[in-house]
Amino acid sequence: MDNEADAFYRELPKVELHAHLNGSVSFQTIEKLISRKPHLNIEHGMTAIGKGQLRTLDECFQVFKVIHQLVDTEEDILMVATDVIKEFAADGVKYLELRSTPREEENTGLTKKRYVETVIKAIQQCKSEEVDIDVRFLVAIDRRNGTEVAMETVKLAEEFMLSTDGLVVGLDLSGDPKVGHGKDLLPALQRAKNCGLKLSLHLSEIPSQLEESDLLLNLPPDRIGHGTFLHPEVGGSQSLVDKMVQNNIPLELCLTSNVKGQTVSCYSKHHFKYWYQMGHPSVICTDDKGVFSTDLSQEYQLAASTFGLSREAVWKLSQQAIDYIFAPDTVKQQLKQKWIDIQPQMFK
Ligand SMILES: CNc1ncnc2c1ncn2[C@@H]1O[C@H](COP(=O)(O)O)[C@@H](O)[C@H]1O
Ligand SMILES: [Zn+2]
Repeated sequence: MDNEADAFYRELPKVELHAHLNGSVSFQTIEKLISRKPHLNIEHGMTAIGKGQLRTLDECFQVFKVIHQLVDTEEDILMVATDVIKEFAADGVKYLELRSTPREEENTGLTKKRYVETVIKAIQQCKSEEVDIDVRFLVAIDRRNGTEVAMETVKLAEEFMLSTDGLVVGLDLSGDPKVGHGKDLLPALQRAKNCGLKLSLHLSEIPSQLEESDLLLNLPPDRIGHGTFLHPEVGGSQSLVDKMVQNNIPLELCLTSNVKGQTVSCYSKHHFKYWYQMGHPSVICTDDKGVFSTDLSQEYQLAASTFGLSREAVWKLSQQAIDYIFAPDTVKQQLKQKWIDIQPQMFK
C-alpha cells in the first residue's frame, strides 16, 4: 500500500459496494500466489500500480490477465477471497459487496459453478470465524464474452441467489468498456432484473458510450459504477443526468482507480464533485484495491482532502451508503445501529 490513512478514516465504519475480487488481491496474497506458482515468472510490478504511477485502462486490463494466471484453482480462490474479506474487515469495512466473474480453467478443472461455490465458502468461513463484516456477492458478467455467456451467467446467479440464503444479491456488468455493446446484453440484464437480482452496471467509464448508457439506463439499473462521462461538462448529456436523477440511481465512485487508469486527469477534476454537489446518492468505493494500491480508508481521506469535506460530512457519506446496499432492510437496520453505537467514540 502506498500510504496509511489517518486514524479517523481507518476507524470510520465503512460500506464497500464496488470491489472486484481479483483486482482486490493484496501484495501479501500475491506473494503467496507467486510462491505457489514460481514457474509463471510473475513479479509484483506486473500485478499492482504503485504511488504516482499511471496506466492506461488497456494496461489495467493486462494486469487482470496476469492475476488470473495466478488465481486458477479452487484453493487459490478460497485463499484470495478469505484474505480480501479479512483485509476489508481490518480496514473498518462493516458491509462488503464483493463481485467476481465466474471463470472456468481447463488446466485445473475449475468450473464456473465451483468458482462461485468457492467464493461463497470463503464468505461462510469468515462468518463462522466471526470476522466483523457482512459480506454479499454479485456475480459479474464480462461484457467481452457476449450475449450467450451473459445469459448463462444470469442463470448461474439466479441459481445461487435461491440456494445461498441471500448471499448472492445481484449482478455486475464489467470488463473492458471498449469491447462489446450493451444492446447485446440487454435480454440477459432484463432477465436478471425480472428474477429479483439487483443490477450494478459499469456505465460511461470511457467517453463514446452515450448511446449504450442511454439504453441501459432505461432498465433502470439499481446502481451505476463510475459513470465518469455521463454529465454534460465531460461530453455526456443532461438527459442522461435526468435519468439518473429521476430514478435516483446511486453512483459507485472510485477516485484512485479513475486517476491511475487515466480516465480522470486529476483528483480535483473527479466527477465526485459534480454529483456530490447536486446531492445525488454517491458512494466512495475502491474498485480494485490491490491493483491500484489503495484501501477504502484512503479513498475516504482522499475525497475529504480533495473536496474539503468536514469529518461530519465524511461520517454522513459513509452512513448514507447503507441506504444503497443490495441486502434487505433488516441488514440496513443492523448496520444503522452499528453506526449509532460507534459514533460517540469518534466524535468525543
Ligand atoms: C478499472 N476499471 C474496471 N472497469 C471494468 N471492469 C473492471 C475494472 N476493474 C476490474 N474489472 C473487471 O473485474 C475483473 C477482475 O476481477 P474478477 O476476475 O471479476 O474477480 C476484470 O477482468 C474486469 O472484468
Ligand atoms: Zn469496477
